Amino acid sequence: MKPIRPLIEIDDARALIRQHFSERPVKKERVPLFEALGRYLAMDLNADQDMPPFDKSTVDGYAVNTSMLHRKLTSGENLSNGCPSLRLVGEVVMGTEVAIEEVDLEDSCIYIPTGGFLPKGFDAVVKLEEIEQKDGRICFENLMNQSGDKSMPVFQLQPGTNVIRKGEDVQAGDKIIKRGRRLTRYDLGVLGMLGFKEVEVIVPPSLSIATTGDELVDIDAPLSPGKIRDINGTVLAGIAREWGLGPVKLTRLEDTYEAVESYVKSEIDQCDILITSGGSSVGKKDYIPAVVQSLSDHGLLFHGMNIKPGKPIGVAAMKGKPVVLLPGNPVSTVVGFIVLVSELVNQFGFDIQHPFCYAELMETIGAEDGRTTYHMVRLTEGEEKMEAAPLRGKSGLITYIANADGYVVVPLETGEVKAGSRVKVFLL
Ligand SMILES: Nc1nc2c(c(=O)[nH]1)N[C@H]1C(S)=C(S)[C@@H](COP(=O)(O)OP(=O)(O)OC[C@H]3O[C@@H](n4cnc5c(N)ncnc54)[C@H](O)[C@@H]3O)O[C@H]1N2
Ligand code: MOO
Repeated sequence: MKPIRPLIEIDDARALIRQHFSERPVKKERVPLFEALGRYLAMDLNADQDMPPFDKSTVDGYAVNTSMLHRKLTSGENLSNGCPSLRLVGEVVMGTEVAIEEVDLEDSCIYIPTGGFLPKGFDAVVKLEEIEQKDGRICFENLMNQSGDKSMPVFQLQPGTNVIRKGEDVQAGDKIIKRGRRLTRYDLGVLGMLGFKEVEVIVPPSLSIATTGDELVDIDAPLSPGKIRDINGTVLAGIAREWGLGPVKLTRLEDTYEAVESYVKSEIDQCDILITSGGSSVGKKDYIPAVVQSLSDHGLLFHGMNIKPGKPIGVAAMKGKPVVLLPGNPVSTVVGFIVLVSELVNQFGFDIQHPFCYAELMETIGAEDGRTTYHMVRLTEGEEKMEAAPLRGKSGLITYIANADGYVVVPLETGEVKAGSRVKVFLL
């Protein structure tokens, strides 16, 4: 049996995926905004108007014109009632625009509640608790220097104080959310603000995942010698679900050429992406590569990646659809799914994000077997920074990844990452 060769580098594998599956035709659907959480937006969305659509107060208080008030506070004029004051000319009613006509801005202020429409000519709001009312006038003495030195006003009021400006949230024409973005609850707020009661989202690709191996039994089956429980389908379906993909159909296949062939032949018509887990290496009963090689459009685009774990990963196109061969070792299958299936799904217009943080590596780790290595780490909060402790484990041990918070990629070029380095930890 020949070894798996040549082993392709991760960037080349991703490039081949982009080349062969670029711009997959995607189905779109309109969903009510409240059902759009976690869905991927099907088009770029632009704001068609300024939001908020008017200047509004952020406090309960008195709307003023700052330059006029400033003049009062500094000039010492108009102290008939003993303090710098403005005439109260009216009240802003919530949800309406108050038309203030022919107001003498030099000597006017107006009561305004939080959220109220700031009338024309006024540019700031003084909080209720900072004023006093005397003889129908509003006194602003509290804005003065408490030492009593009238020549040195405290007066920190500026145009825009306690005001949200028209267009401060979004401006007409702004690109607010990009196509492919997974909508967060806060995005729903932005979309709601702009009047989108429904949004167009991408229909996620359906995944058929087959696990293979005569040693595999159902999760609820008793274990006889040599048997293990089939967990990979459940784990991969979990990642798919977290990413908002699916539906996912799980099947377990016998380790025979015929079983694999008949499954792949018929299943490719039932799904958008076909994924196998196990039987992808060079063993006597590893039939998947041979079956896919013979049934696919142009043979395997590659089989064998220079990454650890995940060496026997392969990708092919069948009837134009992607077929991904993942290894059987549980951690290898997960790493393959994360690094390659995300790239594939992005060709369907999704923008799958891989969240990360930075941390200090607590022990030196190497690129094992001369392959780019995905090393599982545990994160803890150090005194000044996050600390990443490398875990010991093997790709055949599910607890190696279950006990990890993330992984660090050890690149081939350097061959190792030294203890004390600042590393990027991709969160699991
Ligand atoms: N002579 C060589 N042997 C192997 C090589 C190699 O290059 N030369 N590569 C090794 C690497 S690296 C990996 S990874 C594995 C992957 O092999 P397969 O994809 O053929 O996977 P299997 O042999 O079917 O399974 C491997 C391992 O994982 C267990 N497994 C499989 N499926 C599941 C499942 N659904 N749930 C739980 N556990 C599963 C299976 O029982 C095996 O223990 O090949 C190396 N060999
Ligand atoms: O690549 Mo295998 O996935 O080393 O365990």
